[in-house]
Amino acid sequence: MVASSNHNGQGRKFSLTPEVSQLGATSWVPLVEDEVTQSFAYYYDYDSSNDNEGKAPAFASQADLDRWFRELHPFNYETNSSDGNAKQHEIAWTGASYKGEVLLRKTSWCVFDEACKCVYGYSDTWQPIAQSARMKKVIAEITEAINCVILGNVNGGHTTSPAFDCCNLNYYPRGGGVGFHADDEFLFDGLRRPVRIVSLSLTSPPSDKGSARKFQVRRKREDEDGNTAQKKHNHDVIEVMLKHGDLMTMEGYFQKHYLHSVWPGDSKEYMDHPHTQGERINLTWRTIVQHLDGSQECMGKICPLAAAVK
Ligand SMILES: O=C(O)CCC(=O)C(=O)O
Ligand SMILES: [Fe+2]
Repeated sequence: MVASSNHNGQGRKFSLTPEVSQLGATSWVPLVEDEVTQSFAYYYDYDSSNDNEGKAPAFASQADLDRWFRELHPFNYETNSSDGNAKQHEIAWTGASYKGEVLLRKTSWCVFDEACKCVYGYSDTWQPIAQSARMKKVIAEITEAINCVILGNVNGGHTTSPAFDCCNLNYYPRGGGVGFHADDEFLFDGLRRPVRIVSLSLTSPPSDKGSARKFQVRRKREDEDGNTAQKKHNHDVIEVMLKHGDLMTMEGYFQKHYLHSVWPGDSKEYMDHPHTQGERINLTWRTIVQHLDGSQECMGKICPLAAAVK
């Protein structure tokens, strides 16, 4: 089921859409527009945005997308820090685990401020900061393209939202997904303030041969929501296929009230399913609003920028 509203989004408090409207009037599709909880998610279909003549070109050419996928692919970065032997300056992709079990997907965590030493921790994974100069160069190029469309107008326009200063990457091999979760970690403070997260999907060609992945969202249940959710609310899963070049946003209090996943989650049982045959790389840009401060919540980890609260 795809839930959307006819509401055109004007006047929403937390939204990228008006700011990127030069991408094409029909480009951003609402996935969640929940005014009650101020939770929003939008989807940008690269193919349909690119097809229409007369529209401004998308943020990247097909050739750029293909090259980014190739250049970010873990195949190029033999060293994996999860083996314990990675040289510090080579850290690129790292293994991810949940409850002690190694998952199919790999992750990479990139911060844009050299002075920031925040590692990214969730479930039982603490991701080190990517150090590979080659990888950081590709991410910087993609970030610039994204910033141009997302934040480019902002600086010349009205929005005072802080720029993205970090990027989390996931590599999904055949069979891989990520289970339902919220990006509600300390760094982003999304349980207490509005957060804006933007993601880009890159897939192995061709997109229709199982490399596109089904992105799913649903309301948190009462017990997952710190008791703020209504007793009777919709637990239906809302989903969209994310293909090569597609963008997603999660905005406002989305991380407080909703969960998201990439099917088939953390299960390893769908290796042969037609929807998981290809590979996908996803980049999500975020803003660190509080750096690791040595507290218990941060497992004692501390970043020199901890005092600099945005
Ligand atoms: O791969 C995706 O689309 C989602 C990734 C994600 O949820 C995350 O990086 O936290
Ligand atoms: Fe996430």
